[in-house]
Amino acid sequence: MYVDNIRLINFRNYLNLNIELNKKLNIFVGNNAQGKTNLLESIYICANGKSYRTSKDRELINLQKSKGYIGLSLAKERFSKLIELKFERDVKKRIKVNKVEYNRVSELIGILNVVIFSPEDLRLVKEGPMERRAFLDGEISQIKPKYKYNLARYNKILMQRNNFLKNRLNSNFYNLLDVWDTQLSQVGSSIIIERVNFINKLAIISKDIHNKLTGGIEELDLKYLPSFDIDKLEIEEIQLKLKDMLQKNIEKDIQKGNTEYGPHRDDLDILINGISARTFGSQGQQRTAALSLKLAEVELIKNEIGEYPVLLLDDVFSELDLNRRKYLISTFKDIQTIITSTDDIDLTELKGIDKKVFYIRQGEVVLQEEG
Ligand SMILES: Nc1ncnc2c1ncn2[C@@H]1O[C@H](COP(=O)(O)OP(=O)(O)OP(=O)(O)O)[C@@H](O)[C@H]1O
Repeated sequence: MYVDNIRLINFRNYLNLNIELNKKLNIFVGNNAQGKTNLLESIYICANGKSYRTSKDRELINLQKSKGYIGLSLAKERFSKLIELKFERDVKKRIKVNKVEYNRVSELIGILNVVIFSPEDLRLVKEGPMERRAFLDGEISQIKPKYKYNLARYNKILMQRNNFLKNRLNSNFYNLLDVWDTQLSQVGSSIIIERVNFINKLAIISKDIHNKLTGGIEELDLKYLPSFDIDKLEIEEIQLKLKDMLQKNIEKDIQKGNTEYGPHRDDLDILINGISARTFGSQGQQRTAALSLKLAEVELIKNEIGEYPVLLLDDVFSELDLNRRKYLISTFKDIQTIITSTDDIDLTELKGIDKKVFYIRQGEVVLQEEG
């Protein structure tokens, strides 16, 4: 799939933009604060219905205006789609696909697939488990919309259980808690299974990519770290075990007013040559590991849906050494890639690659080079 055209009206610092993208490589060069990330953000929003930078839609509307618009035409193997989002201050955003109104954001998921890699993705390796759970949840949801639904259900049940633990007002307390525990373990086990399957597939692909990115010097391994030991990978077994763990820990959970076991406490161990990248990895190693995971995600989406997603690289190209850049460049011939950079990228490295180079200045975009 590839993004054919983007139209932005009063979106962030773009008052009126209409650009045709190249099917393969697109490079946006500009100084700081000119609108490079805003442009990638608009594409991300068309894929996910919301931004990764803010949860407040009103921030997306140009500060001087009351309404904003994103229109993106997408070409897929068998059809094309026009995705449109309209934002208005204090009004729920409107989403249309091929002029048909969608009432829920979830209906949009899966039409346009994107993988974004930005300097903040270092956090995926560097920070705590929450970042990695967010990565797993975001990526699995793109491939399996049912997962997103289950996750929302799980979080709701978890919140209700925790409130129930804190209040303890009911005389039928333990019986009612048992109902929450049954529901939590049912939905929780399906989340665990999906995560295990996803990590297993991701581990194989990312190991291969990381090996190539580092010229065979580093070996990347991923290990799923659930909040309790899983012996068998049968959903029924996991469900029983989770319920058992919840019940064994009940007094502690009551004391703390929260739930100790379940997929909300999972983590993913990222190992380089057998040791934790989070604790021992250099900044460059952590960045490369995060990039390997993201590129593996690109392959995984291709395997699952049969088409490559669009790859968005925000200000990371110039941070990579020549070897890593060379590998990345080799992927551009198959995947539509949109790169932003503050420096002019050495175009001799990109010789023979179908591309467009644009310059951005204060929300104005000028095509500089094509071919
Ligand atoms: N709602 C908005 N209305 C108007 N301008 C906005 C809005 N939101 C952000 N901006 C402006 O957009 C600019 C930032 O754009 P963006 O984040 O895309 O920068 P960038 O080109 O990626 O820069 P850098 O290289 O520093 O990351 C800032 O000048 C900011 O004030």
